Amino acid sequence: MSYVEARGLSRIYTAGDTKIQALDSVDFTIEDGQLTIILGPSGSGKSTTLNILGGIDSATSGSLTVGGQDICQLKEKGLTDYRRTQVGFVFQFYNLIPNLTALENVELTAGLSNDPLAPALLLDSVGLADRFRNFPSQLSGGEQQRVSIARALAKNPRLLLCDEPTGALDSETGKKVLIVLASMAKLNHKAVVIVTHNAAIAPAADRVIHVRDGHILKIEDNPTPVDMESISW
Ligand SMILES: Nc1ncnc2c1ncn2[C@@H]1O[C@H](COP(=O)(O)OP(=O)(O)OP(=O)(O)O)[C@@H](O)[C@H]1O
Repeated sequence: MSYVEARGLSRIYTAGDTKIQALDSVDFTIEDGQLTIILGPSGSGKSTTLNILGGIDSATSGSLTVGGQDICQLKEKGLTDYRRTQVGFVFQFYNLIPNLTALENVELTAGLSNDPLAPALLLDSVGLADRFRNFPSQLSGGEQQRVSIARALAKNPRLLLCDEPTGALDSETGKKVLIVLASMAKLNHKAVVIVTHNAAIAPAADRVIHVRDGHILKIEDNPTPVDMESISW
């Protein structure tokens, strides 16, 4: 069984008399220890998929099992526990707390878990061993994003969900962030999911889910992903 299994997943938004079918009965799976990219143009349903995976939005119909548990059946408390213990989020604009240092930002999340990863080791593993005591304003965009990855991983989630994590970064800086994310899948055996409209990074993923207008166009498995170093955009 795959770590994540979505079956017939749909999301309809209602705005007045208008119904918007953001996701139309999609089926996909996501594996532990892999980098999965959900790729599609603006409005294709990428963020909707990520938000449902993260338990911050609910499907209108269908099922979504994560680690064997159907999260579509969870009530509010179950969803809160799910978000707190099983999911880490990385956003386009880092969302670090400005008056806490890099280390304190990561420690804050570690404090939410019964089984946290060591904040200092995580900052070390994203290449920021010498920046523990810096505040976000003293770090570059790429460095802040690496702090936000360490922060997302501190509570030791199995699923790491990243919404356009390189959207605010130049190609070289973005690449460093992607290298960290790909290594977290492999070394820490996380299921890392990136949603993006940037097709250039797709060859470095283990699986690419192509979405458009709420549908899945195709799912590609890539047994030999290219080295992230060789990619540019
Ligand atoms: N809360 C909402 N209410 C109404 N419509 C919504 C809502 N959220 C998303 N939609 C619509 O659902 C569709 C899919 O949106 P979604 O944000 O998932 O796309 P996306 O692929 O992430 O786009 P982008 O790359 O621009 O972020 C769009 O037509 C969008 O306008």
